[in-house]
Amino acid sequence: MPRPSVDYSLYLVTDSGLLPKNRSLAEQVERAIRGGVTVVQLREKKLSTAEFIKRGREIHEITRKYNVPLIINDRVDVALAVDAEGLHVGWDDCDVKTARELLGPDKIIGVSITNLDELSRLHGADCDYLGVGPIYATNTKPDHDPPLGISGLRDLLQRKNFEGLPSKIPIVVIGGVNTGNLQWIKWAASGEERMSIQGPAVVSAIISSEDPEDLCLSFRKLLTAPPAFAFSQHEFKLDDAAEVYTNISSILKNVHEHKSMIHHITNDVVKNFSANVCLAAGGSPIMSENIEETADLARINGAFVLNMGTASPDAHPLFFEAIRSNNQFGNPVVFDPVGAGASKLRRSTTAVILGAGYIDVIKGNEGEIRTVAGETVEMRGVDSVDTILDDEGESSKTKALLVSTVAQRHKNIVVMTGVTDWVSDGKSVIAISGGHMLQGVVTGTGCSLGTVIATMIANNRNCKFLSVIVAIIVYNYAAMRAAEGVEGPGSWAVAFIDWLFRLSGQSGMDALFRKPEFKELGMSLEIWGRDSEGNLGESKKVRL
Ligand SMILES: Nc1ncnc2c1ncn2[C@@H]1O[C@H](COP(=O)(O)OP(=O)(O)OP(=O)(O)O)[C@@H](O)[C@H]1O
Ligand SMILES: Cc1ncsc1CCO
Repeated sequence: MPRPSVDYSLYLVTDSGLLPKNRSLAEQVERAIRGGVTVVQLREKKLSTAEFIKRGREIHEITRKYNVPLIINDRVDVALAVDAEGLHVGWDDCDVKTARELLGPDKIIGVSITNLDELSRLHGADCDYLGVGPIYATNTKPDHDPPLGISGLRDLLQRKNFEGLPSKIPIVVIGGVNTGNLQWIKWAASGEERMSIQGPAVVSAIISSEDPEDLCLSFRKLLTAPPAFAFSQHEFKLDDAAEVYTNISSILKNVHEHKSMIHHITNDVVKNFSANVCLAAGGSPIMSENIEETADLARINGAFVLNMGTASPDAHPLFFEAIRSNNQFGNPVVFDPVGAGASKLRRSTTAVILGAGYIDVIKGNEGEIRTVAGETVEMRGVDSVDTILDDEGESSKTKALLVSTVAQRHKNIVVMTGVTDWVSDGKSVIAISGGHMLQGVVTGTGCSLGTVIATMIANNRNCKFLSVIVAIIVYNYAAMRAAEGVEGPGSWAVAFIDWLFRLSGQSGMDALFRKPEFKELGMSLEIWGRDSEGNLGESKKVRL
């Protein structure tokens, strides 16, 4: 019998410990298959060999009825005894070569891949599919490897070592995949032609479901539905000042009309300032750290700000739940890795958050963004340590490459603040001048830029990149006007909120931008494109 051709689009991995009360594994598997599961992997870590074989035969009877392949986890002997269609191995299990010799040429063999090193070691192996993960953190395997997140998944998919494997080898993604993040994962991994993600491998969501049939139908719909809002759907031009003004007006108009709720989980220092900034910018803030209400808030939320400025490790479950539910409802997530390079705890919290779900915007100062990029940066607390000195010549190119590389790895938008603010969607990089040195001596001006970005993006979901650019221009403009005639940082902070309020009224901004005072501030945008080889082209300057 030739090796069967397999539809890997909805792959169920069992875990009998997670079944709902009074439900047998056999019943749960059958219901899931009726909902659209296309492959079943039987994973039993606690059963004796005899019990495993007995259960394997029982489940095989069901899968056969529906013509769905049964894959046995880890145990070649059980796969042979049950005459299952295949075997799935990890790196502590039987190696692929031995498994192939024992099982023969007709059986399916799948392998777990958790990092780049394992992928290299697989060169030339006779296997049929790869289970890549964990994508996100999960409780199913408490001892699991660190989550890959979107950046780790993209690193793997871009790796040329796939050349040592059958071309277009199917991939299933595993670990924390649910109906809330599946489309994000598929979208984030798209564009890597060397292989194809065929679908999710799901454990807890399906196995613990009261209604697995209905849940699997939802998974199936998501697999074929168009992707959730990505940031690149909306084409826009910033070729001259007039185009920039038009874009600012259209973004602000939506903000003004909707007054979206912006859920903040933010630090104790800036809560009040950020809430006032949010109101002044046209949003409706709610500062809440109650895990019990994150899902309810996500239902009505416009965008979500996650700022780890004073976070303790106890807050990790809250972060997971908040990211998960905001991903589920498609609310943009803005992450501020405050002080990311200052301590071991902050470095690990950054990794935890980036491995918890899809993040639309990462916003930080230079020290924070370089930490996210994987550099070891000794930060002085929450303040940036700027070593890429100025914003001219080679150092401006270095900054442009830094933000665009981080954005490419996470397939999102990255903002790096400083005297000049840098923003990239991985393809273009824009350096935005403006702002005032007083911002450097008022705490929370970076944090509340995250708030304004979230406010602008909340109701402009099909043009996220443009919304972020507009947020920074408006923010910097308000900061400069607020500095006119003030005594120092204290009165600047008050004047700043006044100016933000004045500008965010759509007609106010529109009128103000066309006035000579605006031109006199000398704000500008410098724009680079990045080609497919990753090179930056010549930049173009637009004076506002
Ligand atoms: N010297 C400066 N000139 C112009 N703008 C500045 C200057 N310093 C900071 N800014 C502006 O201040 C805002 C915050 O940037 P900064 O890099 O200080 O953030 P941060 O370190 O994260 O702040 P915080 O942690 O206090 O919230 C940005 O909009 C940035 O453009
Ligand atoms: C000062 C400070 N410390 C933790 S968070 C924060 C606010 C600015 O990031």
